[in-house]
Order: sequence, then structure tokens, then C-alpha cells
Amino acid sequence: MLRFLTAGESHGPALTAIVEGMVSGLPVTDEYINKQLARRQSGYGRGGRMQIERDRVTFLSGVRGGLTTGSPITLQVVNQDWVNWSDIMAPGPQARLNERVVSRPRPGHADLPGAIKYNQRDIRNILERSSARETAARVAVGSLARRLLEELDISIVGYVCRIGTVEATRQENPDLPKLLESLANSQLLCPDPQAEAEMVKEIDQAKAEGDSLGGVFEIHAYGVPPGLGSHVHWDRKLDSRLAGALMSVQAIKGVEIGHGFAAAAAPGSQVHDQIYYAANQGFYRRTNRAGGIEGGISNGMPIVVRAAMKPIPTLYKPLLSVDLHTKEPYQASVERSDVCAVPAACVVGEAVVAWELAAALAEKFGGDSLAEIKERVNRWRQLVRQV
Ligand SMILES: Cc1cc2nc3c(=O)[nH]c(=O)nc-3n(C[C@H](O)[C@H](O)[C@H](O)COP(=O)(O)O)c2cc1C
Ligand SMILES: C=C(O[C@@H]1CC(C(=O)O)=C[C@@H](OP(=O)(O)O)[C@H]1O)C(=O)O
Repeated sequence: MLRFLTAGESHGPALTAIVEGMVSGLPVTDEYINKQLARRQSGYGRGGRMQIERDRVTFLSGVRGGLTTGSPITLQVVNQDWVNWSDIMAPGPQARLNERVVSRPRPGHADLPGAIKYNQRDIRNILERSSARETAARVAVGSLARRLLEELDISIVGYVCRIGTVEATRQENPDLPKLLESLANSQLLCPDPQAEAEMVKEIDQAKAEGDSLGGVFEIHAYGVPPGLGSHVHWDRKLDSRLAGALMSVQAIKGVEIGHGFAAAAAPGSQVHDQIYYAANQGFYRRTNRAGGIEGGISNGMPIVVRAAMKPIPTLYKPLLSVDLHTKEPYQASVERSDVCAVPAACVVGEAVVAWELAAALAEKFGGDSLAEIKERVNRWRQLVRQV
């Protein structure tokens, strides 16, 4: 069974993750993970913090000579900003706890419900952990899963399909991975240059007005064998697991599988993917409106999931709130914040989808070494062709 935990505060010394159950013999380097961490840091619309951080992973356990050993893998990403907060964030008595106490909850953030739930007078004790800084650890973890998927000929790509009111054309092109690879210079991880130019303008406008924006991203997984997940129990359904994983990303408020909400507005004859058979390829579909999952089980078509991100809660344009201590109304003032972080969330989305698919593969095929799981997956692929 694959599992992981992350720990760490946004302005603490570092983020840490422990990954348990990863097969041995998986080749992985820090450069591989760092490439994904850098992708997560990019994207037009991010704030001052991304100028400070240069996310890099360090393996503290479980990897030797570029190969996983089967032992728990500890991953660490240091916070460069820690030096600026070390007095305030210090765990011991030297912490300057009364300086920069946060008592003004931001609408849309975890501040108020977190302070109520954990009985905190200083909202910093909530915001440090609710911050999406934590997603750096999740991308590091997801990159390990992505590496395993690559060994099993499964690839994951994602792109931004909406920022605010600007929508990009939907990509159903089988060459999408190649198209996205060529997007090295894209500012918003969007394969539709015209839409991207409009998106940049909309972000500039939101920034000028002290506002923030959300959007939508879409993830495709290619090469996923049929048979992952199960129809037999609610918690084994692959669609529910992917939706839960995506929804766990900070600020994600909607998830669609395949045509999702649009399918609800169309008749069944225009939604369900008809079934065909050819001796050389077995069962196949000519459409993929189901997004590669039926009955909670992967059906062999590419998996397509979309997620909607709400606008960033911290706004330069003040919203009304109430001080936790004085109970007086106030209008929030802001030091720094992202205006839009949809491309970053897309990279996090790829990571959590990679993780869920790797976990579902590990459950179905088991195996303690890369050679073992590879052999089992290949045998399954042959078997499926003979059904
Ligand atoms: C990559 C990324 C960057 C984010 N940056 C900010 C930010 O700069 N300021 C902010 O207030 N919220 C930011 N958020 C959103 C908050 O973390 C999120 O809204 C908050 O944790 C409350 O959780 P919820 O929106 O899921 O309810 C970001 C989210 C993501 C995924
Ligand atoms: C640090 C990251 O994102 C942060 C997520 C975040 C939030 O409230 O979620 C608030 C901001 O942090 P700060 O208040 O330090 O400027 C973002 O920069 C990151 O993505 O690595």
C-alpha cells in the first residue's frame, strides 16, 4: 500500500514528506523532482514569495545511488523565507510570539474556521499550515509517483483551460503531450496562445484593481490500463478517489470527470461512449466523454479530469471582516499575495492524480520491486487483450 504524510509550515524551516510503500529499484534523481517543483513555482500572476523561494528536494532516506530501496522515503524542501521569520516561527521560548499576531481573518481562507476549531487567538497558528506552500511537498511526492508511472508507460499532462472569464479551446488532440512539451515559454500552461494572451490581460486587470482570479485546469493520463479502481465499494471507486485528491488541493472547489457537468445537460445518446471491438486491439471507443472511467473502474481510455479553482482569498482590495480579539469590523490590509495561481494548481493537480493512479496500481498489482510490478502490469495488459 502506498501512503504519505506531509509536515511543515509555510514560513517554518522546511516542508517534509514521508512516503511509505514505494517499490524498490525505481530510478529517481533530485533533478527529476526539482523540474516539477520549478514548474509549480512558475505561472503569470504569482506574488513576491515566489521570488524568494527556489524549491529543491533533498532525499533524507529511502534512496541510495539513484534508486529507491523499498524503505520509507523522506523528502525535504527547505523554505528560503524561513530566515525572515525564524524569530516569529521559532519553536522554543525565544519565539517573538506577540509580534505580528494575526487577529484579522481573511474571508475565503482557513483563518476563522481554523481559529475557532483549534481555539487559537493567533491566526498564524492556522494560516501557516493551511497555506498552499504545503503543495510543494505534494508535488515532490507526486513526482515519485510520476516516475513509477513512467516506468509503466503511463504519462500525465495538464493544462490551464480557464482563467476568470477567459476560456481556452478544449484539447482532445491525441498529440496533447507533445503540444504541452513545446509550451516551455507559456506563461500560463495554456496551449491556446490567443486565449493565453487574453488571460494575461485579465490577470493584469485584476491585479490593478486589487482583485484576484481563479480558473480551471484539466489533467489527462495516458496509458492507464483498464481495471484500476472498483465498482464494489464507494471508497474503491477510481473517480471518487481522483475527485477527493483534487478537491484536497487548496482552493479547488469543483471537479469533473470526463464531460462532467456538461454531460448532465445532454441526452444519453450523446454522452455514452459506444463500444467497438477489433481483433488487433480488443474493445475500444471512438469517443471518451466518460473520461476513461466507468463504474469507478478505468476502462483503458485516457483519464480526463478537470478542477475549478476559486479566486485567491487574500485581496489587496479589502473585504469586510471582523477582528477576532476586538470584534470590531475592519477592512483587511495585505502585505503580499498571489493574484492568480491556476498554473501552479495545475502542476499540483498532475501530482495528486499521479499519486492516486500509482496507489491504485500498487493496490491492484502489488509487488515490492519495480521489476515485479512491471512484470505484473505487462502480463495484465496481455491478458486484457485476450478477453
Ligand atoms: C498554488 C496555490 C497558491 C495559492 N496562493 C495563495 C495566496 O497567495 N494567497 C491566498 O490567500 N491564498 C492562496 N491560495 C489559496 C489558499 O491556500 C486556500 O484558499 C486556503 O488554504 C483555504 O482553503 P480552501 O480555499 O480550499 O477552502 C493558493 C492556493 C494554491 C493551490
Ligand atoms: C508559498 C507558496 O504559496 C503561498 C500560498 C499562500 C496561501 O495562503 O495559500 C500564500 C502565499 O504565501 P506568503 O503569504 O508567504 O506570500 C503564497 O506565496 C508556494 O506556493 O510555495
